[in-house]
Amino acid sequence: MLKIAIQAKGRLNEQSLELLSEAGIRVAESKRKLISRAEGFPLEVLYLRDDDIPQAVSMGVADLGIVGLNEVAEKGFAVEQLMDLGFGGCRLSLAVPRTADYEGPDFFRGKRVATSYPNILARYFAEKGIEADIHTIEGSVEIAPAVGMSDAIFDIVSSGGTLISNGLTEVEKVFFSEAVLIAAPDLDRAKRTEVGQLTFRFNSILDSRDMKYVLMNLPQERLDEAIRILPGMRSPTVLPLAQEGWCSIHAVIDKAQLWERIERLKAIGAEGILILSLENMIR
Ligand SMILES: Nc1ncnc2c1ncn2[C@@H]1O[C@H](COP(=O)(O)OP(=O)(O)OP(=O)(O)O)[C@@H](O)[C@H]1O
Ligand SMILES: O=P(O)(O)OC[C@H]1O[C@H](OP(=O)(O)OP(=O)(O)O)[C@H](O)[C@@H]1O
Ligand SMILES: [Mg+2]
Repeated sequence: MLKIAIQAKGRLNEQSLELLSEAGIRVAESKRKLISRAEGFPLEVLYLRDDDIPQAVSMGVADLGIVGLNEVAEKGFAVEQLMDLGFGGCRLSLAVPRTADYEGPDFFRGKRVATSYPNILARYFAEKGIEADIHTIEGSVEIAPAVGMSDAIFDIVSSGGTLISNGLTEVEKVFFSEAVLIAAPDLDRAKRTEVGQLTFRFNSILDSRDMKYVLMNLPQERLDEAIRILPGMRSPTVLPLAQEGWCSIHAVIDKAQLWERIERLKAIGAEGILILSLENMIR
């Protein structure tokens, strides 16, 4: 049976469970149990600290893991990166006190920088040829400059709210991250097949998140124009309406193009337009 490691609690826990649930996999929400058997797929779920997931997967303690790419890059264990999961988006950035005179990365020469990501930061400084003093701390990195522990920090930024409330300014965006699915390097054939079934489900969920299902009524004589506007998976579905001279068109549209297409369709006489969310999409 496959084993997947997910974060026990914290930022990625809820969305990891939600992804499993959308893939038809039910797991008992663990409060104290660190391992639980799923229903709907032959899978066991291990609940770990996110820092420990890359190592657990690299050792084969878990076959799969859901974890931030930042942790994968920081820990450097050999794992296979299977797919991006579309949540947990953040970046690792250098930030300095608002009052500091910052003109570029040379600022960091000889400075003390506090971080929980010393390896990623060391690689960045090495690339730039900068020698700085990296102080590793486990958490609450943003208060380090205010308490005199460091001159700057390197930490996770998303909205930037935490930096602002600690009097810091983001000056270099170094590493972009989101939650990823990782796999142990040497899975056997049977496990690879199961992993393929799981990633197939995940991909269809992620694909459907970017798409909307649209249906509308249209005068029959404008049909050719509408087909040119609508993409569809192959081409739009067209059904006759009971009322002579009218038809109903159904299509799947990328969210990014949705409103522009709707406006063009309205302009050629589309009415009764319905826009629905897709649950899954199998290409
Ligand atoms: N503000 C944020 N916005 C989006 N994603 C974030 C944010 N903060 C963290 N993440 C992502 O979520 C992951 C887990 O963050 P969290 O703060 O829960 O970690 P943690 O405190 O180290 O948890 P653990 O107890 O499991 O060690 C991070 O490694 C990062 O990939
Ligand atoms: O740019 P922002 O949107 O403010 O997010 C960044 C903050 O989010 C994370 O901490 P989290 O809130 O998960 O708490 P933690 O310190 O307990 O990990 C991260 O460690 C930053 O401190
Ligand atoms: Mg952690």
